Amino acid sequence: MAGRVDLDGNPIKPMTICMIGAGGFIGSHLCEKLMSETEHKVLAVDVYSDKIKHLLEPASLPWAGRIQFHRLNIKNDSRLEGLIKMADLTINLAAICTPADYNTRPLDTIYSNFIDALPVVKYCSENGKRLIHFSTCEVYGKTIGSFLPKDSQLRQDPAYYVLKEDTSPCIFGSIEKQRWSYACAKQLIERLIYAEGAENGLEFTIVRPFNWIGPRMDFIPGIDGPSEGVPRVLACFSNNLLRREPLKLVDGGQSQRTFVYIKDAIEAVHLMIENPARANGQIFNVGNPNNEVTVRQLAEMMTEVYAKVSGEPPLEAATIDVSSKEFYGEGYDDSDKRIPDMTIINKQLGWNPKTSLWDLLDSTLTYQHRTYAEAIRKAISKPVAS
Ligand SMILES: NC(=O)c1ccc[n+]([C@@H]2O[C@H](COP(=O)([O-])OP(=O)(O)OC[C@H]3O[C@@H](n4cnc5c(N)ncnc54)[C@H](O)[C@@H]3O)[C@@H](O)[C@H]2O)c1
Ligand SMILES: O=c1ccn([C@@H]2O[C@H](COP(=O)(O)OP(=O)(O)O[C@H]3OC[C@@H](O)[C@H](O)[C@H]3O)[C@@H](O)[C@H]2O)c(=O)[nH]1
Repeated sequence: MAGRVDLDGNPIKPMTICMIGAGGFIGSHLCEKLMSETEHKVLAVDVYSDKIKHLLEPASLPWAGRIQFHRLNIKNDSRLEGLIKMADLTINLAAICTPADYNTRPLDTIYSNFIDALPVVKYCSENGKRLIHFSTCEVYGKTIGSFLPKDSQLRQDPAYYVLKEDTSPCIFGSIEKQRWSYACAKQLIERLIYAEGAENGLEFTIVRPFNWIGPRMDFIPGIDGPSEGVPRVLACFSNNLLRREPLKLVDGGQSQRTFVYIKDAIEAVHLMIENPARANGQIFNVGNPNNEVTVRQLAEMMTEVYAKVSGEPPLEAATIDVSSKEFYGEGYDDSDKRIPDMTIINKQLGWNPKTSLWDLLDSTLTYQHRTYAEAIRKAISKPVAS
């Protein structure tokens, strides 16, 4: 660990990082990385700590004293400014970020992704602190190509679908399609941060994650989250596989996504943290353009991988079609295709993702099976109260 240097050969000095949303999926992996591979200190802020409990206890852990948990809700806690002032860098991950909430809880979604992030930006700007803010690939919305006729040859041209930080437009649906409440709130906070940089000299980096997936993502309904809850697709499909139910394909599963392994993506964030001269003032796509599938193909691959890791044969009818209205309710809409352009992150940080979709599903579903199969078996065999 000692003697580590940045990409320009300068020694890396230990810093204090205020990480808001540290108890979530990305935060837990980032804390793990910072504890095991660096000497930085983390002030971990969240309302939950379950996903980082293994890093906080016992006191004999090699990094004890370098990570401190602060249970607070950033909506209404005056301790936030003090924590930002104590740190050299703030990383803001806190957000409502599950699509099932965007159209059913649009107010909470907008407040969480815009209003609640405002004081974080303000305190960083006023106190001259660096900020790494987590936005989303959803700010791109739909591709230009999706508006072309279905049989247009131009749909094959990357100019009509590859998403570039500095040139692609942000294309959302109408206001009644409340799905876009999240993307729109994220876009506005990006613009505010950018403006704080331009007008007040805020040192910022904006991250646009493209479907990062891996262990500890979201929850399994009825086991470590609400029975009626709808997590993101990895956890939805994992839940179906664990319960031996068909995987639900929303509107035929035709939408396309690129998935990146959380551990690859965390490497990119690590580079941003330790190379401020290269990361400040930048907006970075972080994804894996080589791992593109339709949601249907994802379901098929997950079914195959899960059969391998669990030793259980797949169901004969492994998938079932559902309408988006039935699954998500009124006001849902979808991004058609998400391929990140990698030019900027390549040039600034030399980062490239490594893990194939098959390999990342293999390790993730091995984790899901090991963590949840027994709990699901018990939950299913419990007699129903009469
Ligand atoms: N995982 C992805 O692929 C992905 C994709 C695009 C964008 N993002 C963005 O990355 C960030 C982190 O995502 P994640 O996947 O880790 O989500 P997550 O839901 O697992 O983590 C978010 C964490 O923030 C905490 N939080 C929310 N509101 C809070 C508040 N008011 N006070 C204190 N803590 C609060 C939650 O308790 C949770 O632990 C989010 O901003 C999300 O929009 C993630
Ligand atoms: O059971 C399911 C769940 C989801 N899906 C579909 O799978 C696709 C991916 O769904 P996800 O739940 O992962 O969410 P999305 O990729 O649409 O958005 C996510 O991407 C970027 C982040 O900002 C957020 O974490 C989230 O908005 C969507 O087309 C969705 O309709 C299913 O077909 N079946």
